[in-house]
Amino acid sequence: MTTPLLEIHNVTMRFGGIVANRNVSFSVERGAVTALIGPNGAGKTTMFNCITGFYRASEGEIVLNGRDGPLDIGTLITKPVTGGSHLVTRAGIARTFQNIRLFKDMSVVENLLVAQHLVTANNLLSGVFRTPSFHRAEREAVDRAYHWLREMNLADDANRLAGELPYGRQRRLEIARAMCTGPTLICLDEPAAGLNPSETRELSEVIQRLCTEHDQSVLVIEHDMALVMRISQHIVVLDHGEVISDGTPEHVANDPAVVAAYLGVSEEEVEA
Ligand SMILES: Nc1ncnc2c1ncn2[C@@H]1O[C@H](COP(=O)(O)OP(=O)(O)OP(=O)(O)O)[C@@H](O)[C@H]1O
Repeated sequence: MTTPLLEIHNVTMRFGGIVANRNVSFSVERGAVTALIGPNGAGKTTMFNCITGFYRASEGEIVLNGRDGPLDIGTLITKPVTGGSHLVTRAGIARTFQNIRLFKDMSVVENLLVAQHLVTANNLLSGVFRTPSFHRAEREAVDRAYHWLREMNLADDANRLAGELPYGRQRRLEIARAMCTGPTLICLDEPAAGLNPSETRELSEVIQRLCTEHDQSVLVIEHDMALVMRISQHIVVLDHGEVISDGTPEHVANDPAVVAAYLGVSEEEVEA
């Protein structure tokens, strides 16, 4: 059996007296879509913020078994002087946000070029002297940008301002931007929020293609259950900060604990 890409071991996250995540453990497999679901306030975004290095978990461990071997996320973000969430991006975890965060006054393709500067190896001197390696890196960045624009059905929008795109396209642009950094794991925070049914259908097709055609590992938080059931191979359910179910979509959909959590009743009432 291969090691999971991401392992979350007994993670607890406290904000003062509030426990947003309690003893959470689950894994994210390679080349598959894992969904993190649960009612409002269940602790999904907090978990995402711990995984992507925005928060340091109060207890427990998050290990990325990526291209550089096992890496502890908590250790990366608290490294003296150089530590921070940018190291998590460099280690291979990219994310999108619940509220779209694009550079709205830049063109679509410029948004993708800016994102790549974080992960390209060029320094100030190679830029000033326009060395061959600088030109090569620039060419590769443009090629990569157009590649992901085509994959996200956005090629015709390359020179439009990002802020002028319809909402569904902005969502796909955010995914393209994250993919341009060459992530090992892409984390999508409520990608279907605010989309109409046809935009949601197109989104679900592009997420599925990330796995089937690019062997990309995806972790997604989403409230749209039809979308979650269609695109996921693995679902983890949180309620009141704790994992209450973990398995295939079929297992989770038939789990009385999950039905009870969504209906706001006890498990016994569901089974009765
Ligand atoms: N920065 C914070 N400070 C204090 N409490 C917080 C903070 N962030 C989250 N919480 C609390 O932690 C709990 C879990 O919140 P979280 O946003 O992770 O849930 P969620 O499952 O993502 O909810 P939603 O589906 O509504 O986005 C909530 O009770 C919330 O009020």
